[in-house]
Amino acid sequence: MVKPIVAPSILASDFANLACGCHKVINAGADWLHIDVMDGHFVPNITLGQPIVASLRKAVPRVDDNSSSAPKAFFDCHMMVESPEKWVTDFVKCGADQFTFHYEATKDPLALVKLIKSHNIRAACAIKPGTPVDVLFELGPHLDMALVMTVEPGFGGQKFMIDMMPKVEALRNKFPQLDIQVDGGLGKDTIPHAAKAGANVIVAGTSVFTAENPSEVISFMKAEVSDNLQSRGLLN
Ligand SMILES: O=C(CO)[C@@H](O)[C@H](O)COP(=O)(O)O
Ligand SMILES: [Fe+2]
Repeated sequence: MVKPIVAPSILASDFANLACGCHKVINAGADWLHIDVMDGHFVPNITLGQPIVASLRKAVPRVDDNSSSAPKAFFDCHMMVESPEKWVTDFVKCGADQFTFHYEATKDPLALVKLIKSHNIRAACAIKPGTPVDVLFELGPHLDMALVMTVEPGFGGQKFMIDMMPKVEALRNKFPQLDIQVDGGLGKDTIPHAAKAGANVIVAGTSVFTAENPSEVISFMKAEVSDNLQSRGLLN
């Protein structure tokens, strides 16, 4: 069953205090941590790789790890890289719970989904703003999540593209039970559009990590998503 999920993007955190910042947003109600991996080729920016994810995994255990009392979270890895298939094994090893590749970066999306799932983690596919949504229609039944980018991938802190909402709406109508993520420029002012279109997984970097009261921002966004899912009869 789909449910509201807020995934703060660690790109907006203070990397010198990464674990601390992550604990703070998890304690404020974040369900997932969104980890933006950029290779300087697929997008014009470089961010972080396996060593940082592996270190963060030690500070933020898996949700089902009962051996630790540290704040736990699901690691949602958004792979803005060329040849994403090359990185699946490494990211599984360093602690990814979900591997989101870009449709534009691979020749065989279905084979990549199967490869990801063979490692017992979730598989998701992202589309850039210029990519039509129908490329996901055949792949949809094989996916755990679809990501509709609401900014051009590459940088945090950009303006939300409201004109991406028809893509979200089309996916929600076609796949009522699919996790549908939006990423880029999400905050209290833009969440109503994303929620109305049917998104249920909300990536929010700047708006959560720079908030005075992250818990208020997270609960506001979850409530908007919840109301919409309820009005569609998708939430009990
Ligand atoms: O993938 C990306 C950008 O490429 C995003 O995850 C951003 O990092 C989200 O940041 P905000 O727009 O929420 O600040
Ligand atoms: Fe992202």
